[in-house]
Amino acid sequence: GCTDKATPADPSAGKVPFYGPHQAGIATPAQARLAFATYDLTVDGSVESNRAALRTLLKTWTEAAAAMTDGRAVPGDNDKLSAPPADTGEAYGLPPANLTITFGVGPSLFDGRFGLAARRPAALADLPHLPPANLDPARSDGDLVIQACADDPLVAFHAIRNLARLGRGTVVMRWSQLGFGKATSNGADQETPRNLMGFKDGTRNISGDDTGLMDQHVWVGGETDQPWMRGGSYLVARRIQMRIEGWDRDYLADQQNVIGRYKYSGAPLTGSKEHDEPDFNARNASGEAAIPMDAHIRLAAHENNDGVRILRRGYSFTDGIIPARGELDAGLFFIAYQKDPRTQFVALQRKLGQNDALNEYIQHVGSGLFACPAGLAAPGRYWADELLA
Ligand SMILES: C=CC1=C(C)c2cc3[nH]c(cc4nc(cc5[nH]c(cc1n2)c(C)c5CCC(=O)O)C(CCC(=O)O)=C4C)c(C)c3C=C
Ligand SMILES: [Fe+2]
Repeated sequence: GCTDKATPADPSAGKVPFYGPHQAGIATPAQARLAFATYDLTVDGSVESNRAALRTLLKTWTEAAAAMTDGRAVPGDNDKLSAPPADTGEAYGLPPANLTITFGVGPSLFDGRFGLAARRPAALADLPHLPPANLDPARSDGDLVIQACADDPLVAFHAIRNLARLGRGTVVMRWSQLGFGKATSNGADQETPRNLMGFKDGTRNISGDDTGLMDQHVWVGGETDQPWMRGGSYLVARRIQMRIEGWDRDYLADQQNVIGRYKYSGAPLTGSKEHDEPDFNARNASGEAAIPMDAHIRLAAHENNDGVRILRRGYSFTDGIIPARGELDAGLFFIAYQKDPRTQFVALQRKLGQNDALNEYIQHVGSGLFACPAGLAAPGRYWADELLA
């Protein structure tokens, strides 16, 4: 019989359009799961042949990404008995689960191999050393990046795996990261999720549907020295391990002072509700700053950074244990989008690296910077076609 209650929409049935002015997966409300991978080109011919191979690869990748985000199989021979199927098959029959596949290029693509040096944006400068980081080259950098997000982990993984497979002979996967439990909300409609420290994360993030803030802080505009980046954005990824065991032994009051917010409500230490504005001038009864001077939110807030803001879109991760310490290898796979990483992520992280109370409990162990071009208007256009034109 009928029920009088509306059935909530199945999130896995959702589809996010692949074509549009901006790439999907940036302003898109964060899906539940992440599969992130970087790839290195293996071609070693002449500049012309390398460039042709890259162009062919990106044409194939774009067609595959358009199909997968639409819930279709990777195009090609899927029924021929005498050939391996074009699609690996594990997502066959599954709905697209809001899959987005976001593409970018790393600074290393602009070395001599493809003749692209003159097309490198100034904003795509290698990230400087930002102490106290301890970066593992095996979890850093890459010529190309794919951020696949979906509400089903199999659908997200299927995307990065199939792109690697399609590129065999031209690219190899350099490193990858799976993420779960979206650690940072970026949509006004979303309930703020919690990171592995148990705190709500994303309360004062830029909301993807706030077009004013997106244009001001996230989408590259006419200021760029490279027209192919207009409408795009720069992705910074940091694999940040949490010293979970130490954190879990820390008193609640100290945990709250480290962040500058109450753990359960998410309210700032100067308020009572999650979305109350923090008051960085307020003092407590003993005359000390109510939000401590080294609290994470004080150091990161735009009010204290000349208005600088970023769009955060990170995920929690856990990858077994760190053998040397027997502790969990878990934390935040931090992803941020911005107009210019030099004045946004780098400026913020320099300051956090010096004073953030959180530093006692975290360590940056992987890193990547990528230029994600604008969205593709319609079929027939390919990733980085303007860059390679
Ligand atoms: C360089 C940028 C940032 C890094 C790296 C970073 C790491 C990091 N953050 C948390 C937890 C929280 N961060 C929160 C707010 C917040 N963080 C940044 C930037 C970086 N964080 C900004 C710009 C802000 C917003 C500050 C503000 O305007 O108030 C919060 C509070 C809730 C929120 O607003 O999102 C938490 C909690 C962890 C655990 C972490 C590294 C592992
Ligand atoms: Fe933060």
